[in-house]
Amino acid sequence: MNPKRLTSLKHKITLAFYIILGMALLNGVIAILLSQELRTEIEQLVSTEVVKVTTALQLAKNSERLQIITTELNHYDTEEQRQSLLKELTIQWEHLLKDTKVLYTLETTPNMHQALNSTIDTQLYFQQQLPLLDKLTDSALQAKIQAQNIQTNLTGMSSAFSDEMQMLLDQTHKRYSLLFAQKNLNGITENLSEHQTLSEYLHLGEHLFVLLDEVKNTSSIVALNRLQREAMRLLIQMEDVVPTMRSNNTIYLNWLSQIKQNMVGNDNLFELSRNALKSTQIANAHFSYQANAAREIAQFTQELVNHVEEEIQLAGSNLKSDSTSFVILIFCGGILYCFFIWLTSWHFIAKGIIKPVIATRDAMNAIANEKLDTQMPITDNLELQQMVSSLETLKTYAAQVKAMAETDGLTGCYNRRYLDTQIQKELSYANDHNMPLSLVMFDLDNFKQFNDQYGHVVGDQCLRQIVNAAKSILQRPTDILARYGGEEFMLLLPSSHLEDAYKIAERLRKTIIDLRIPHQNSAHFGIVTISLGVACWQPSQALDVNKLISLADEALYSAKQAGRNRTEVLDKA
Ligand SMILES: Nc1nc2c(ncn2[C@@H]2O[C@H](COP(=O)(O)OP(=O)(O)OP(=O)(O)O)[C@@H](O)[C@H]2O)c(=O)[nH]1
Repeated sequence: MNPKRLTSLKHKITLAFYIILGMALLNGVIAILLSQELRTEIEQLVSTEVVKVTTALQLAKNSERLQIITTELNHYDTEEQRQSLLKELTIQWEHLLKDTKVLYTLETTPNMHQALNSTIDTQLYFQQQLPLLDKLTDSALQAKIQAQNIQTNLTGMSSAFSDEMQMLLDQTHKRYSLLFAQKNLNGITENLSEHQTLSEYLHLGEHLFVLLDEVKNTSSIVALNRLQREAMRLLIQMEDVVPTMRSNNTIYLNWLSQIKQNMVGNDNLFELSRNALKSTQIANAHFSYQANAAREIAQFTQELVNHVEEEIQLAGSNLKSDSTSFVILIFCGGILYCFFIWLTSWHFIAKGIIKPVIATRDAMNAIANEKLDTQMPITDNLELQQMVSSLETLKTYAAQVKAMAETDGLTGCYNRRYLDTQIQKELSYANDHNMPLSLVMFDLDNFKQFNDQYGHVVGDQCLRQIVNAAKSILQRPTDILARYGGEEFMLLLPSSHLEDAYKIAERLRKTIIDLRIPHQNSAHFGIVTISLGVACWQPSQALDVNKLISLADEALYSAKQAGRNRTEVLDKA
């Protein structure tokens, strides 16, 4: 009996299917998890590092733009330009601050955090300065515009002054001609003196206007102060000239008064120009600081970009090694999966199904070929075990049928059919192996009388006793005892020479005598006896079964003729 617990084939195949499916799913899940991790790494690289680079580049671009704006803010002429530039400057600082804060959130290293924090502080400081710069540039522009107005006014005054002084000079010329005609020497002398004074006044005035005109081109306080001192000196000289004038000097005083108004007092040309210059210089200094700061931010940003590029390269190489590990892992997973499929197939299908099926088939073939001693396969498959059980039953039936087909029903020895088959086989075997084959045919003596006297039932019993006795003397498993017909029997003795067969026949005859089965009509001691005929086939002889049997039969006949209870030999094949 199979000691193993029986399992259904369907159950086994289902289990194998689930194991393979489970392995496939496990492999798939591992592959998905790994690819997910790779994807996360790539996304992180893209979302963090790439955003970092683009933000840093944007920051650098805005810093450069800020530097340009600060440079442009050194030179503006209208309020509109000023406001537009300042507005753009404010926007750029906002952009810088926003991008820097974005970088701060993306950056993870403490050093970078510290640097970005410091940059943010700087940007906040410069943002706070923007209202001050607005005021400074506003006052500078206002002062500049006022100074320009005064300059314009002075330009007009300059030409009017020159024209009027020229006209007065022309008058002295005309007067000179008249006095010369009158030969008024005193008049001529006075007129000449007045002409000279007027020329000096005109010359000083024109020089003064030139100096005042130079103010607009002056870009330093020192030069402006120098111009103011020079202009004041000229004004004083002009004032000194006026009292020496003989004619009505109201005109000259009036001119002096007009010029003086623009040179001294509140909001004079120099003061306004100085204010404009001061405010502009202070504002420009601030703009210069801002430009430097923007330059530093751009430089820092470039360093950041380099740093991020290094990080991207590192992340890229990490990604590459991770993806290589991923491929190796998937490959190993695949190998493991194949191994498990092989193991499952081998365990469940080859070992658990195919092997027992083949063993069962072999057992069936063996039974079909009448090898009824074949061992039945042992299996733990329910269905196969059921087949094996059925086969076992069939084997028993086959054995019974075979026995019935080969055995004599009365005596239990082999029958004529089996004997015929075996003689043929043994003769071929003997021929193939160059060995002799002997036959002993024996027959009960006067058995008819025995039956007649004791009845058939006793006759049958006698036959069984004879067979048992014959069986007992056969020593080799290859020796065969068969009932040849009626009360005739045959011993088939493979590999036995004639002498040996004769000995066996004699031994049998004596054994039967020793049985001492009563037989009143027997001519030999009143007991049952047998007569035997021995024949032997030698390898040199023809392969003729019938002839061999005939020889044995002839020998038996001789034994009968010779008086029974004896063994006769005929070895002429
Ligand atoms: N009881 C019984 N008798 C059988 C059986 N088979 C054959 N016989 C008998 O065996 C006898 C054989 O008789 P015979 O052929 O004349 O031979 P015999 O009387 O033995 O004489 P010999 O052989 O010349 O000694 C017959 O009477 C058969 O009926 C059997 O199975 N049982």
